[in-house]
Amino acid sequence: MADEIPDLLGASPVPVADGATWLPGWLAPAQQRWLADQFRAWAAGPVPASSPLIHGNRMSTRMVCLGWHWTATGYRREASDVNGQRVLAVPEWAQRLGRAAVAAARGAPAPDYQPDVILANYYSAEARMGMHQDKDEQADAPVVSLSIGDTCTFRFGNTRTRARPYADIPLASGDAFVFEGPARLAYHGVTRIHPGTAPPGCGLDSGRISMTFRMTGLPG
Ligand SMILES: O=C(O)CCC(=O)C(=O)O
Ligand SMILES: [Fe+2]
Repeated sequence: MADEIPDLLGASPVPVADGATWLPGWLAPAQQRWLADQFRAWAAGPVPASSPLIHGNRMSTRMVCLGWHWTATGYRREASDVNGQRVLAVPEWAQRLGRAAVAAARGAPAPDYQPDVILANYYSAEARMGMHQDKDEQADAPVVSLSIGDTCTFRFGNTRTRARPYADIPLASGDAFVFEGPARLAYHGVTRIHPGTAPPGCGLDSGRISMTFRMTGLPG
């Protein structure tokens, strides 16, 4: 009987490219609220959320990092560009959550996926993230992204250029997106936030939180 029970929580996985999978509605509202609360707790410190500098420009999101602190010049344990404090560890529940997202995308367990960094970003209505590759990691393990709050337009492209071909995906509160393998180094970005689209009860009244889980491949 068990295999006849429909998945009431989310729609089916949507393949976006070879190695890239969109999981609409993967997180239940209570999970979204809880994650939004976690984000607020992380953003309070020891390293507060801040807007990193890239090539002299401030990013428009506010970022908080767990496990390793990301800067445009690499990962480090201490947030030397913020207050010099060591970042929080990636909690065990978050590792399990990341693993569950990879398993859902693959339709198979992912026991080897042990994310050691989470980059969480808050986007106000005006915030964006330009097209980029996630290439500061030395492991080719999947990237998992979770969305809470307002829907965004997430542009997921190809591995060669920032330009077309790309797909514009409306990532909504509760969606997960996993990219790995041939899609791991695809250019991607957030072209806009859609104000007023956060569903009631998601834990965020306005703006968008994304959490990306990764394996850095860095020692210890
Ligand atoms: O906000 C998102 O969904 C994407 C974030 C992202 O690309 C990143 O943190 O590298
Ligand atoms: Fe990224």
